[in-house]
Amino acid sequence: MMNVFKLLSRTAKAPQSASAQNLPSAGAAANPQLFGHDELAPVAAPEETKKSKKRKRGNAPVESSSDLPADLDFFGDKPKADAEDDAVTAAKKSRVEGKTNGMSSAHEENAFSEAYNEDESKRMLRSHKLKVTVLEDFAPKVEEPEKKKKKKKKSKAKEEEKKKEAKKQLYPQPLSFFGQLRPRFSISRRLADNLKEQGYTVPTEVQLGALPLLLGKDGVQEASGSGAEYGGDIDLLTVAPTGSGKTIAFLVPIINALLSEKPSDEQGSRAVVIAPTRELASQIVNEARKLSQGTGIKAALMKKGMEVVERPQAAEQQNEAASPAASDNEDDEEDDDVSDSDAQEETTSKQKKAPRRRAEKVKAAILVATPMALLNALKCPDGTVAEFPSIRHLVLDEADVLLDPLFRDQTLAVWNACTNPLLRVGLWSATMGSNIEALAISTLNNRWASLSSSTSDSLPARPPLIRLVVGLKDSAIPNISHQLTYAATEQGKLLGLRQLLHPTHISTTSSSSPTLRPPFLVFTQTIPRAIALHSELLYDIPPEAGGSSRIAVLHADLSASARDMVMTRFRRGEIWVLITTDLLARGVDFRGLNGVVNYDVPNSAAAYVHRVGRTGRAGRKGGVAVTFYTQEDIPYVKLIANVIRKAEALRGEEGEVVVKQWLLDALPAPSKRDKQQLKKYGVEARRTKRTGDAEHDHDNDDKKGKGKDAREKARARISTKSGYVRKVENNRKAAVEASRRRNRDLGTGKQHGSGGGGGEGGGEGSEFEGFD
Ligand SMILES: Nc1ncnc2c1ncn2[C@@H]1O[C@H](COP(=O)(O)OP(=O)(O)OP(=O)(O)O)[C@@H](O)[C@H]1O
Repeated sequence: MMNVFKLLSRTAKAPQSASAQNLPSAGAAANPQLFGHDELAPVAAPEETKKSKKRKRGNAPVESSSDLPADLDFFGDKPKADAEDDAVTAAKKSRVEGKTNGMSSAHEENAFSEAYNEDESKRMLRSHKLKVTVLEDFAPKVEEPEKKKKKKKKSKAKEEEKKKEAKKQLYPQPLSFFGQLRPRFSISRRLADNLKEQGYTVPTEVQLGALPLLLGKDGVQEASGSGAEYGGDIDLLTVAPTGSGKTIAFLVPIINALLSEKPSDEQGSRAVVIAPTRELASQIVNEARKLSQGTGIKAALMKKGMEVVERPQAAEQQNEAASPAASDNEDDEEDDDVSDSDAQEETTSKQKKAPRRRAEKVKAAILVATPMALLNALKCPDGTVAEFPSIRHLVLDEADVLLDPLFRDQTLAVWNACTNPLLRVGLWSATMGSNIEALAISTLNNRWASLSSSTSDSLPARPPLIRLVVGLKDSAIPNISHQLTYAATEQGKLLGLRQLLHPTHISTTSSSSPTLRPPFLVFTQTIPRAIALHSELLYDIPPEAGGSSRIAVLHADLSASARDMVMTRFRRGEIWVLITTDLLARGVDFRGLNGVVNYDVPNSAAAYVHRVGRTGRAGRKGGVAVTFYTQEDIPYVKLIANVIRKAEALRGEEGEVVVKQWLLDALPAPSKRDKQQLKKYGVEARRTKRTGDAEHDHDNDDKKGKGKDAREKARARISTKSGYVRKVENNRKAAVEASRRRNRDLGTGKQHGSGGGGGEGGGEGSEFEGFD
């Protein structure tokens, strides 16, 4: 077995392999940017850019005279400058370091408001791998004269070519520091301060491109084709890597716009962010609260019983819990924590008995919801969907999954309910099929047609749909190590996972593989398999290291409060190994996550990109992504190998290329049908009756149901032993663990809390010596 592992296991190492000092959990992120490090200083100021023009790709960086760490030494290659330049540069440098005291305001202004010329903008955008295209300009076209039209009847191929050419490229002036936001776009001081307080100085690629596009007309002079002609009045479709800071990129412009609008008291929510899972929605609410602190803008998580529009009374009666207590949490500045949800559930159950009162309409300006939760709140008793005209900003986070068949109807229903003619839409994800682009365009067109037919007033000008792509579309991040491990059988996978849990074994058997250190996530294809794997591994962690409390399972069949509890404990570092389904594959940000294990192969290339993207956030290096595959998975492995290959290409010459051409050639190419089946139902051998649990273990009420038959159980089973033997063993281990814990507590005089295990080196960044 070991030889097979060694022979068929492939590791694609990130430039710097994992070490205790270089782990995603080992402290602050270095540079949050993924690209452009070696070509241009990431935040090179205009005059520096000019001087570095002749520098070629891959040239050795110029020696730095600064005592800043290399990642922050953006001005290290500064040639001798005159006194004025020095002052400006010092201002910029001080800003990067967060020191502005004593700096003259004129210098500060200079440092942040200089314009890049067109060439400089293009170079910077290229080096950071940004591409901005006008996908559809809906402005009315000027009719060409009849004669010319006839002449232009050309071959189909030429027309296609013309179409492509017609897609105009834009070169927005990049944002080099967050400090430029105020001088260039006059954003609210408080918003700028909130960004600074959270330690954000250098924008990531997506922020560097999207913020100037969305924040509108620049204070500095813009070159033609910079997008400034649209004045920020655009719909935007963004494809940018996992963990690249898309949340800030869409929240900052929304908060700023909300602050500049004058709402009436009655207006209610003015921005909606839709996300596929409750976990992601609640994370976005927390981000929005941090960014809008002190601005008067509130953000709320959509919960059962909340009212978002005025609906007929009968509709409210249908609502399960129309409780004022549950109606609005806009004053609650705390995290959406467990106690909050528990309290709410308690209120809800009491409320069922008490006569229902009319729930108050949500007043929070930003509402974050899963599509089903919001649609339920918009549904009327006659089955129609109420209009939500107060919404001016709609964001679909993880847009491709929200517009995938599972969520499509709900998402489109919410989108169409937003009838404000000034609605601006943002679609964001790390992966986006061209079908999603087409669907976005047709939805925008249909919506406009229906708005035109329902009003006699002239509608405002239609904004263009712009597409921003960072890096290679649908690619995994290049800053982590990818491992593709052949485990032959289901039992081989269990053995492989146990080896990962016991790092000492790994260092002797396969020294070339970077070690996977907790905390990490383990993904399975279905909920029953996640539960089965959890019960199998429950006692693998010895009591001295925290025992069974260090390992947990999270899936959509758990109650909301149980899910919140697991999330909180994982974020606190109390849980080290979290077994889950694709419920946590998208959007969820665990800053210090060291790795991801695909215990079951993901259902698509996109699912791989998102799962492994839970580690290596904000440019952090040292993350490890291990994917086990068995004989049954061979037809699909090429999908994943291709994604890893792309990530290697993105990385450039650095690091080892392990998915070699011969491996790609040897792997069979899955047919279109194979891919569709895989995406819908997962690998056959591991399917359960509840179709598509893996890709679709999201918050979609349509799929709930808990029937299991014996065959399903057998498919879910993850063990080398029978259920009975395992139960007996587990009982024995639990008793031993409890007794050891009692003895230890007696010895130290400590009382053991019900949560268990916290604090024993489980915090982010603490040393973990392996479960052995
Ligand atoms: N400019 C920045 N500098 C440093 N850290 C940043 C910056 N912008 C965002 N981050 C951090 O990066 C992490 C990832 O951000 P975010 O969750 O928005 O990523 P994302 O692009 O939405 O990823 P996904 O596609 O997985 O949803 C967060 O912890 C965030 O605080």
